[in-house]
Amino acid sequence: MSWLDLPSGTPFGPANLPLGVFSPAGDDRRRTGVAIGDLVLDLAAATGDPVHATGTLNAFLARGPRAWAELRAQLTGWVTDPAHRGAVEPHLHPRDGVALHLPVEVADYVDFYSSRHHAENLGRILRPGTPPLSPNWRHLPIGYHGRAGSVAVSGTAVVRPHGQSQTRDEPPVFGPTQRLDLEAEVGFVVGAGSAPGTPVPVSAFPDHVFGVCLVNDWSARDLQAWEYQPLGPFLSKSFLTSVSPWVVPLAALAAARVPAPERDPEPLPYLRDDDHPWGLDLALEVRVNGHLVSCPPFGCTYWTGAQQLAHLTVNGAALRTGDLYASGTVSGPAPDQWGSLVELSWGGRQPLPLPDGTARTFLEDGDVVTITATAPGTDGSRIGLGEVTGRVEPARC
Ligand SMILES: O=C(O)/C=C/C(=O)CC(=O)CC(=O)O
Ligand SMILES: [Ca+2]
Ligand SMILES: [Mg+2]
Repeated sequence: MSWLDLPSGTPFGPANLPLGVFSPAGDDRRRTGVAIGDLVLDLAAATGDPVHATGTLNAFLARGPRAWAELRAQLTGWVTDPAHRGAVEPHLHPRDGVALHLPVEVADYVDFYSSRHHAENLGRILRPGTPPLSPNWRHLPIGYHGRAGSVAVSGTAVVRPHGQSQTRDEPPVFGPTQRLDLEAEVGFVVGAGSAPGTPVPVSAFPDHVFGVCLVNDWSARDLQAWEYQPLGPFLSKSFLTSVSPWVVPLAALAAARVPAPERDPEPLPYLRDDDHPWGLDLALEVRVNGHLVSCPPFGCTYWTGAQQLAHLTVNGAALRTGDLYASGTVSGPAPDQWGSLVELSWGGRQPLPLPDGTARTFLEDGDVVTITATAPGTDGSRIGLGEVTGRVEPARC
């Protein structure tokens, strides 16, 4: 319950309280805000704490889990107890009037590959005649280090990238990608860093990860197919990675926790998570030009965010505030649960019909891709992760 006049069924009710960075209409100073209903509460003004006027969440997140919990308890009190109305109300802004910015200055960016259904689909599409999963897949969360500097906030234009591609033993050609794709993913935002040389165990996940966002890991499949062996994706994914502006705290997802699927074989000890199930029952939706094309269920992802973090640090690599790692494309078992067009069009061989009478293999200039997600909240409501959206613009140069 809240004294605020919240729209019924709002995904940003008092059980959510995601943090983001905004600037109010007519004022370009960035500050931390919390989304509540159709409003944003200015935390710099409401708390008087300069950490919320720094223009990114980093300095606040670096304070660690005790500070995160204290702020959350304070905010919960503010939005539920009418005694705080007079102090809080002057610092609320209509959400549709503010500009939303990249919430964190991204330190390092990692992309995992942890949906078994996605990995098997890609194996079948790209490597027919070989086993769909590589021999290491069920032993470790496969990933690669991506480009932190091209992570951008939702709404950033997706300029069709140029690059090399090659078909059927012909010499490679240079030009705009003909196979621009989306990848629906969940991102984990690291708040508290770790010491070099000290692996972070699965159990310490909530001590380091503040919360989650939505990620679209835009991918140029033709560039990728030519460049990816033997070192993995490079320019085919580094031109842009879009993230949603609101970071939903792990604390808001307590009711969404589910055990991950059965692992076979049992993982090595540092990846065991029996006592720390961090599967998350997030219901994703992917729209192209407003048409729902897929509903990927995050809960069936094979490796959890906690296992990904343990693997990412098991060699002693230190975490830094602002590190972002993405789950990998989220796909469920059914075709209407696949999180990329390369799957939905089965490698471009089966165009995906849209309700407007057109069909897609890959993205066309002008297409708008929007990924949203909801989850069960701790008060019985459904909470939202907001959206990550982007419009494809024609290639430049
Ligand atoms: O299997 C491949 O060759 C390629 C896989 C991907 O492109 C997926 C990727 O970026 C990781 C992921 O999002 O799951
Ligand atoms: Ca990806
Ligand atoms: Mg880097």
